[in-house]
Amino acid sequence: MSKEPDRLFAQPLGQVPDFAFNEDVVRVFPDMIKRSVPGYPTIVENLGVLAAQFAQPNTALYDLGSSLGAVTQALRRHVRSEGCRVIAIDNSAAMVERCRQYLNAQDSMFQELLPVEVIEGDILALEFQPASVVAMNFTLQFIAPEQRLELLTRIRQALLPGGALILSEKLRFEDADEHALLTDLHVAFKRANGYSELEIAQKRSAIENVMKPDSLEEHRERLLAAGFSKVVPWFQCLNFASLIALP
Ligand SMILES: C[S@@+](CC[C@H](N)C(=O)[O-])C[C@H]1O[C@@H](n2cnc3c(N)ncnc32)[C@H](O)[C@@H]1O
Ligand SMILES: O=C(O)C(=O)C[C@]1(C(=O)O)C=C[C@@H](O)C=C1
Repeated sequence: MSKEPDRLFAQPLGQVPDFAFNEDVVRVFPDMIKRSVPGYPTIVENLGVLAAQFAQPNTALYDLGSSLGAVTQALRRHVRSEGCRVIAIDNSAAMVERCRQYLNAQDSMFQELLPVEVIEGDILALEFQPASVVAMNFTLQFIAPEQRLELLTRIRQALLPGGALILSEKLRFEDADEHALLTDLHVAFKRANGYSELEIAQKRSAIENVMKPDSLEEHRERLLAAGFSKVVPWFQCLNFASLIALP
């Protein structure tokens, strides 16, 4: 994995451009996401452990918005069911290119890993195959809010009985005091990870138009509306959470 530190927002940018998953972000992404998302390494590793409980033989396991394939690698480390294959998809060409390199490196280090296909494409246009596990790790928040229900409905229809959607997201909170407290604590987390006030402020402006977090209540209601029968939060650290949604 690239060890390049994230300094993308360290210098004053004047007009801060909207955040995009371009080559600059790809170069620093492992560092950026670890220093920005509290609990990220725990979520990724345990997502593999959870997925192993839901994976069923001869089915697809999806990693939607796979970036550099951290979740795909965890699925390949943990899932032991016969005949499963991982399908990783991302619409950033720069992410997909680097993801393929990382997965080739994983293949050269370990034997008997699940086969994987990395697709450069839009998850909104994906024809889903029958799946036992669908992972969406911090991806739904980048989908336009009005398209989220339809996407989740299509995922629900692709999920086999006994399978699961594992959905991780940044949360907003309906109670204003709770929202302010957890937002401040997230800023403290970033500061403790070496980000300056300028970096924190410029990143906030870069993402505010492109990333629209929902509350836990909105997620639960939308997942139930999409046809899921049960929604179980399994992890929360500050304003970042991960949910299991059962078909
Ligand atoms: C925060 S990153 C995901 C991190 C990654 N899942 C992980 O755990 O390391 C969000 C990713 O979703 C991708 N993405 C956003 N919208 C997408 C879409 N409509 N179709 C496919 N990928 C999308 C972005 O290119 C980006 O790589
Ligand atoms: O809230 C933030 O400041 C974030 O940086 C969050 C977040 C995310 O949740 O995906 C946003 C963009 C980057 O991909 C890494 C982290």
